[in-house]
Amino acid sequence: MGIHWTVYPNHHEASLAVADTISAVLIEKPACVLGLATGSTPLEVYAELARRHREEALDFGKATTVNLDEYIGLPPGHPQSYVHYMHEHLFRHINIDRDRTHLPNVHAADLSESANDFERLVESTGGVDLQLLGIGTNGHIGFNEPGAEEDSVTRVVDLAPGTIHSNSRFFESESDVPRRAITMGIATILRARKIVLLATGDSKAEAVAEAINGPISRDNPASFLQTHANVHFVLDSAAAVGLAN
Ligand SMILES: O=P(O)(O)OC[C@H]1O[C@](O)(CO)[C@@H](O)[C@@H]1O
Repeated sequence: MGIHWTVYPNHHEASLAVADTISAVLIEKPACVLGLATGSTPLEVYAELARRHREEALDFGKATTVNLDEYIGLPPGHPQSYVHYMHEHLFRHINIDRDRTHLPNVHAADLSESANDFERLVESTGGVDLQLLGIGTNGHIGFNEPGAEEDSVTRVVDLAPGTIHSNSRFFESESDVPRRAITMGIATILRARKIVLLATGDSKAEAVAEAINGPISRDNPASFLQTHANVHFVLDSAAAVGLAN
């Protein structure tokens, strides 16, 4: 199997390539299920999808979305919550039915039960047609930090110290960054029919090279993607420096 990858000159070109892939799925299967990611990496992808909706009538009217993860502990409506992020950067700009946009519910009394519910919900959609991923500098996908098991499903997890530090750029101080999240598991992600991982910038180069060429290991959760038959890494030249030409 192995991971297929393409290098683009910069973040912009890489983002357009991912928007092309998502658009193609939507056009071929309007009632598709899209698995979505947050973080800084996909922002330009979402901006481009919004533009295509506005200017080229790209239609999300029958699509369903499921998101990878959500922080635990932020009050509802917090600007750094992923539900807010998705609304702000994508959903409010497109014609998606909000009842068909799903993120883990982190405000339930029983968070483990809520995680199980989300796993069942992802199943009940009929399966994710295209899962978009970013990657952490430690190889995390979703919030599956190093140590995550290949058969893990949606669950409550602790964030790695490095992730808390790296995501502190979105908060006033590091102490404001949530310590826990609900995330789809590795097995949940691997059930998607097709997976596209977007990684740009030199801070991702080591994690990308290990994910593609390293051993399949819990030390780099993205390396589990090597076991999937249809994975494409979309990279800029900085994120690809650790790969042989
Ligand atoms: O895109 P960033 O901000 O570098 O974050 C990397 C990854 O870490 C996360 O923030 C954690 O899930 C993802 O949303 C993202 O893909």
